[in-house]
Amino acid sequence: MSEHATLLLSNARRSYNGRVAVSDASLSLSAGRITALLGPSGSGKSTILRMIAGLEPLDDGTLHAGDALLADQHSSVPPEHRDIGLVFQDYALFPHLTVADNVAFGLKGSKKDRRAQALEWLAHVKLADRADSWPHMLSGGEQQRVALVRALARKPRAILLDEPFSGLDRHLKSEVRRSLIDTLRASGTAVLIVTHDAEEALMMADDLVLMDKGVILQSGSPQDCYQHPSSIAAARLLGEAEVLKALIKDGIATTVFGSVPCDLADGEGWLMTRPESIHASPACEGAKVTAIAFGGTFSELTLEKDGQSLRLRTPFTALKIGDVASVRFDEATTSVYADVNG
Ligand SMILES: Nc1ncnc2c1ncn2[C@@H]1O[C@H](COP(=O)(O)OP(=O)(O)OP(=O)(O)O)[C@@H](O)[C@H]1O
Repeated sequence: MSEHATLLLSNARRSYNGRVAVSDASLSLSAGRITALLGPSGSGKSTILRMIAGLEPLDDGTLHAGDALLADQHSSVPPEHRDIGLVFQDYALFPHLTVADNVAFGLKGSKKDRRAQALEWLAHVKLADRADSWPHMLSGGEQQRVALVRALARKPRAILLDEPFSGLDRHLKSEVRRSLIDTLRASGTAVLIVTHDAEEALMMADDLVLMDKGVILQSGSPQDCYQHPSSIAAARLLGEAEVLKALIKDGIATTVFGSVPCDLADGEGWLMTRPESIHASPACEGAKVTAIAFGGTFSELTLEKDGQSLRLRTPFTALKIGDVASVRFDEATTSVYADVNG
């Protein structure tokens, strides 16, 4: 946990009608850093965001902004006094106000000052020329940018974004994402982005928080979480995982396809690797290539041996269906676990 956290959520719990939605969750947000909270639908992401925003009470745990207590099970600072900006999935611009008035809404100063500030913020996201348009005249991506600068213009201590790109098509998504991330970074505020899209989380985050079934599974840098997931469940949240039964002896985990070093005690275990971390080359004995699918930038090969199968992805392969191949795992991106559910 960062000592310099702008916001610190500690051991938070929230239940609905006796069902736990979030259990013992801790996370910190720091100024100038983007934290992505990644988890499947129903894992409790929005509940955490709502607790931080003040839209949901804490049944247990605490939320601090620096030394100030914002919420615990007995007290709660109202959302409007938390100095936290919120951007929801549906942008929620005021339909009866122009783009500039949406951004100027709630800012301090004379009418002229507020308009000048709004225009400056709109220029950051290349929308100054749309200042006098109505929200319905903008595309989804443009509305998203207005919603973001409307929240940023108040200079909040933190900004929370719930699935900010979910309403955008694929092409628009990467463009809007890039400009939004640039704007967020330039603002220097603490940012929490909730998403169920692993690629999005990996690409945007300075700090990644992985969540499933109401529990935070792992927090760390995107690289660390991807390369060294704390469990097979954490690994699966971040992308495709190949999981093989292994026998561990003297620091080596051996599967039917190959082995890697590990630091677990002798016994049964599970090897987890990524399809792109598996390499196959022609050999006299080994696994048989049973299928090859063309995926554009890669080919996906299915290998079988002793009744077990393995999928790998490679940009190029000389192997054909029916060939025999030896298999090697990238050790840096392969992990071994004692428990498949751990
Ligand atoms: N107001 C509520 N009343 C009852 N149950 C709720 C309420 N809000 C959330 N839940 C339940 O709490 C759990 C976590 O929900 P939450 O919305 O936090 O998940 P999520 O990860 O944000 O999901 P999604 O990605 O689908 O938005 C779910 O089982 C959900 O049904």
